[in-house]
Amino acid sequence: MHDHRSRFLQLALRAQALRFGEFTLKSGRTSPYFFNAGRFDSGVALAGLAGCYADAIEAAATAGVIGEFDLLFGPAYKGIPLATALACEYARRGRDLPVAFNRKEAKAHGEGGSLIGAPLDGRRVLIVDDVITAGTAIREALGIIDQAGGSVAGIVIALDRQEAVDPSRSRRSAAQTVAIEYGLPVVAVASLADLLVLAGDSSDLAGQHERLLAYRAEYGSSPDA
Ligand SMILES: O=P(O)(O)OC[C@H]1O[C@H](OP(=O)(O)OP(=O)(O)O)[C@H](O)[C@@H]1O
Ligand SMILES: O=C(O)c1cc(=O)[nH]c(=O)[nH]1
Repeated sequence: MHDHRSRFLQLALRAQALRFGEFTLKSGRTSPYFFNAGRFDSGVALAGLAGCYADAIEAAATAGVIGEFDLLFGPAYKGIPLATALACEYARRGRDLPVAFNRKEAKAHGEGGSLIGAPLDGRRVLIVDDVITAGTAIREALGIIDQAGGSVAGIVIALDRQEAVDPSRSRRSAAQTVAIEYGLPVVAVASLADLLVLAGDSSDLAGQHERLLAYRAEYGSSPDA
C-alpha cells in the first residue's frame, strides 16, 4: 500500500474520523463504517491530512493520471477546510495556489452570492472533497464550477467508498461514472479496498473486517465495471 494511503487511514482512525457501527448515508444506505472528515479538527490533524492529499496528487501526477491545475475548490461544507488546508500545504511546499469554495445558501447582503475566494473564471480547477459515495456532491460541484466559467482538471478525495451507484443494474462506482461521463481523473488518497487490507491485517479491527466484506459484497463496485 502507498505510504500516503496507510498514513491517511492511521490518522483517520486516530482522529476517530473513521468509525465503525451503523450509519445512514446521504444516499439512504446503511453503512457499517463512516468517514467524518470533520474530526480532523485541529491544526496538526488538518496539516497531516493535507499532506496525505498532496502526496496522493503528486503520485497521480507522476503516474500521468492528473494534469495541470491552478485553483483548488472545496465544496461546502467539509470540502472548505480541506481545500484551505491543502492550499496551506502547497504554500509550505513552495506553491501559492488560489482557493475558492461555495455556500450552500446564497448570501443576499454584503458581497452576496454563493462563491467565496478566488474567481473561477478561466481557471483549471481541482475539486477537493472528503468522500465519494453516490457522487451527488461531486456533480453539484461540477455544475457550480461550470457556471462560474472554470474548467475542472480533476477531483481529489480522501476516501473512495467504491460503491456501485445502483448495484441492481451495474457494479460501476460514482468515481468510475464521473471519470467516464466527464472524462475526469478522480484521485483518492485511499479507498474501501485499502481499508479492507488494513482491517484484515489488524487484530483491533478483526471484528470489522467481516462486516466490511459483507457490505462490499452487497454494494461494492467492480474495478472493471
Ligand atoms: O457522493 P455522495 O453520495 O454525494 O456523498 C458524499 C458527500 O456527502 C457528504 O456531504 P454532505 O452533502 O452530507 O455535506 P457536508 O459536507 O456539509 O457534511 C460528504 O461530505 C460528501 O461530500
Ligand atoms: O455517503 C455519505 O453520505 C458519506 C459517507 C461517509 O463515509 N462520510 C460522509 O461524510 N458521507
